[in-house]
Amino acid sequence: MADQKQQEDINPWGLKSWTYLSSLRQQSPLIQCITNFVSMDIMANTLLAAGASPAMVHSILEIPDFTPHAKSVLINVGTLTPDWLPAMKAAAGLANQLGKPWVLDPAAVGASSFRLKACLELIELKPTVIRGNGSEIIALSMASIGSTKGADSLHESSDAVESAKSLAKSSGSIVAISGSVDFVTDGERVVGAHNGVPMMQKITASGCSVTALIAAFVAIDPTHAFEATASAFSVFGLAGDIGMELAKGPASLRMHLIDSLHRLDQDTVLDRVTITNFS
Ligand SMILES: Nc1ncnc2c1ncn2[C@@H]1O[C@H](COP(=O)(O)OP(=O)(O)O)[C@@H](O)[C@H]1O
Ligand SMILES: Cc1ncsc1CCOP(=O)(O)O
Ligand SMILES: [Mg+2]
Repeated sequence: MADQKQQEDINPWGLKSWTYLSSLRQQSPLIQCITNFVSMDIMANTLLAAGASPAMVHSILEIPDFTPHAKSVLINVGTLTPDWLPAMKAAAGLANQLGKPWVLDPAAVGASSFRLKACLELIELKPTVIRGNGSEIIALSMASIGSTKGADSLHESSDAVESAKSLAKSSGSIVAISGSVDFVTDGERVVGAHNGVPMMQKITASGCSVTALIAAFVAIDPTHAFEATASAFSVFGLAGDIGMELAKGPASLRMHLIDSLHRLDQDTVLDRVTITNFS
């Protein structure tokens, strides 16, 4: 009877999130990151703290040798220039060909037609997951620029849920929106991950970093990208919740978030991960 009660009390998303995180620590998959200059340091440190093995390898000359060894690929257009785009397309195309998951972060996609066109072309290469803030997901879904401040969002994540569902349906990708609630959809199902603190917006490239963590979780189980994405959001948000208990501002939150990610244990994840259904 006590056992049955204990089983009923288990938080299923907490259990899933812990399974992904503990597998990540055991397997330490290689994650190839083609990302913006702002994010490289915090992204690599986030992946290491979570248990993955990051490599910022972006030359087109290295992709044929390197991408086959990666367990997943992360592509982020935050500081895109024309010379980087062919490497992004080559890595995404090769990942597809090899049946490996790849994840797109359309950072500041609404800032210019060059960036929007690049992201739409990358989406043709079938990302497993697309993760953006509310403004980025709305811009992508409408294929239009302008409604943006740059890398930061002008919208609440909840404003972008219908856009995300439509983008998921048209692209075949899982679509993930970060914000006060982090939403994940496959076009039909929608869940919201509630962990995280507002101060995380004041750490540059925190969004880029959670997208990289999604790439790492998806590498563990490419056939369940929806579950992996929601779990990655929760684990990153929970590290922010715990980090905030010690932080004095954005700089110390950055440090404590990474430390908390490294130290997260099973009881804390089972107890504090909060994901709810929205569909
Ligand atoms: N108001 C908020 N409350 C709690 N967590 C937030 C809030 N805004 C953003 N976050 C968290 O901060 C991280 C970065 O998200 P966001 O700022 O939306 O991305 P981006 O940096 O791409 O704009 C995510 O983990 C997200 O959950
Ligand atoms: C500030 C900035 N400018 C171009 S990319 C970048 C980093 C954006 O990172 P994030 O979207 O995770 O805040
Ligand atoms: Mg971003």
